[in-house]
Amino acid sequence: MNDGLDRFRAHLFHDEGLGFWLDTSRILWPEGFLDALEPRLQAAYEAMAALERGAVANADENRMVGHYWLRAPELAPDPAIRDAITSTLGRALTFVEDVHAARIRPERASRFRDVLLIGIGGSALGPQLVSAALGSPADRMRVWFFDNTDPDGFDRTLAAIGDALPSTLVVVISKSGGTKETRNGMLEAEAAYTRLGLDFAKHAVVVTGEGSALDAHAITRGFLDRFPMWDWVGGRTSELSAVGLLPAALQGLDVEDMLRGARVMDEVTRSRVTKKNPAALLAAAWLAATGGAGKKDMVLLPYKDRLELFSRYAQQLVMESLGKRLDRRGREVWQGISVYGNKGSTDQHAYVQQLRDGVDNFFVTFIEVLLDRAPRRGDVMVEPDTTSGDYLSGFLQGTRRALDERGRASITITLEALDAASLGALIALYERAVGIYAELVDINAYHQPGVEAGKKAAQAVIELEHRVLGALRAKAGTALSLAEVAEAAGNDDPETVFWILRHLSANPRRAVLRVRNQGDEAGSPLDWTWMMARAT
Ligand SMILES: O=P(O)(O)OC[C@H]1O[C@H](O)[C@H](O)[C@@H](O)[C@@H]1O
Repeated sequence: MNDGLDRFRAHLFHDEGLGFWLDTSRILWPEGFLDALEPRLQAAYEAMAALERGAVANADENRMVGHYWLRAPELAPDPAIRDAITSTLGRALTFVEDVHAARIRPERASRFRDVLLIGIGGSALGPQLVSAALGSPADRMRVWFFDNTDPDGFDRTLAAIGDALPSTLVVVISKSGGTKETRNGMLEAEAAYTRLGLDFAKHAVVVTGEGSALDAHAITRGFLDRFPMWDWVGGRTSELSAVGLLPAALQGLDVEDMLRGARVMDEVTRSRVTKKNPAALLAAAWLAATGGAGKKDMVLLPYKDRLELFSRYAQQLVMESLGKRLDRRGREVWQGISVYGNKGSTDQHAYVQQLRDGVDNFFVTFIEVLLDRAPRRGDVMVEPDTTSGDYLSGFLQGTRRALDERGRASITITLEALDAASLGALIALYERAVGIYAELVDINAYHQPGVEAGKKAAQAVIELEHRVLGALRAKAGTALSLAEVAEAAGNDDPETVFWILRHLSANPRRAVLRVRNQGDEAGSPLDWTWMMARAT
């Protein structure tokens, strides 16, 4: 008898068709945990089935949750939705064929060769993951991203695109069509085309909610095309809608295979037999590891460079879905699981020291890909009979063992190979695991009420900045104290006025100067005076 092997056997899930393995043997399952959880899991399966039948699973926003229909349109509850899914996919693929065949062409170049995707959050993270995970130098098009409102970031990406801008197709993605970072990215991109004397609209398409501000803009300006986002697909689960499929297909990736992989994973994870359902096993493992109350962080460690962005992708999926103040009964629960990680073995040389020796506030998810590299002639031997891939696998196993010796929990996901289908399956697995976990802890995984506060406060800062600029302009050439600026701006929040002035004065364009009075060196920056040198 080998206890370790029995434990491994008992907790090893394998699906031949998917080329997928899940090992939860290194979760420290409390005695009888899964049996005790079974009734709650059965309730979760029923809730997931109801959600897939079209129940309003996102009650706060009165919305259905339909990302599973994207890869199985026949399951959608009404024919209009079914048609919307299939016709949008068909239209997107035809658009891509036309771009690749240069039937849709830029204004001045012979064909589109590059793609600039502008989006943020769920409108960028999935496309970024897929692009990095599946891309190669042989791709049909190169893909670039604007995923922020950082001016230097815009400049850096535009500089990298360089002379290729006239042959670059811009894909602006925003479900709401009102996200400022994305709007700013679009306007910055437009300015770059205008500087070259090009008509931006002839180089741009949008993926957005029908009737959104972005949609209206695309219509008025005559963009090349528009693809819809629907209110029943959440941003963080939109990778298999036009949001992810359009850029992936433009890049030349096999989107049909990605959909197929997700579809098969969905079929497997619909099982109501817990030990045959890897999404349920994953959710249950998270529950056992975190106490169902976010007590431990999820450290994602794919031993594969191509999956380096998986942790960023899963970070939004898990934390925006599970990080909730209230449960569905309105009780204050402060739920969530923190997610971080990059890739192994790289991270072994960064923070694994703490994972083994330091504070025990995490569980690791190793992600392994069995096929080391695309088959090629001859493999480099780094030592007799040893490849780099043997080392990568050895390091994963070594770290898993070293953590286990210290009683530190881990899960291991193993993919036979990394390709469009297995990536689609991995995305589908995490989508459903998050859904099941949310059922187990009774929260709404599909809204994000917490992100609004920061956006509103930011808007208030921009409005105050306009008043600050007005006050400085009215007294151009005169040095004003912080209190004087704040008063003239009609604001009783001098701290925010200080932040605004400090930022304005660091950027020469508005000619706002910091004036340090003589003898002030030792004083506080809050005693500086401020002046607009000339009215700008
Ligand atoms: O696609 P968009 O509407 O532009 O939204 C982009 C992102 O912004 C928001 O802040 C949400 O919290 C995310 O869930 C969303 O993915």
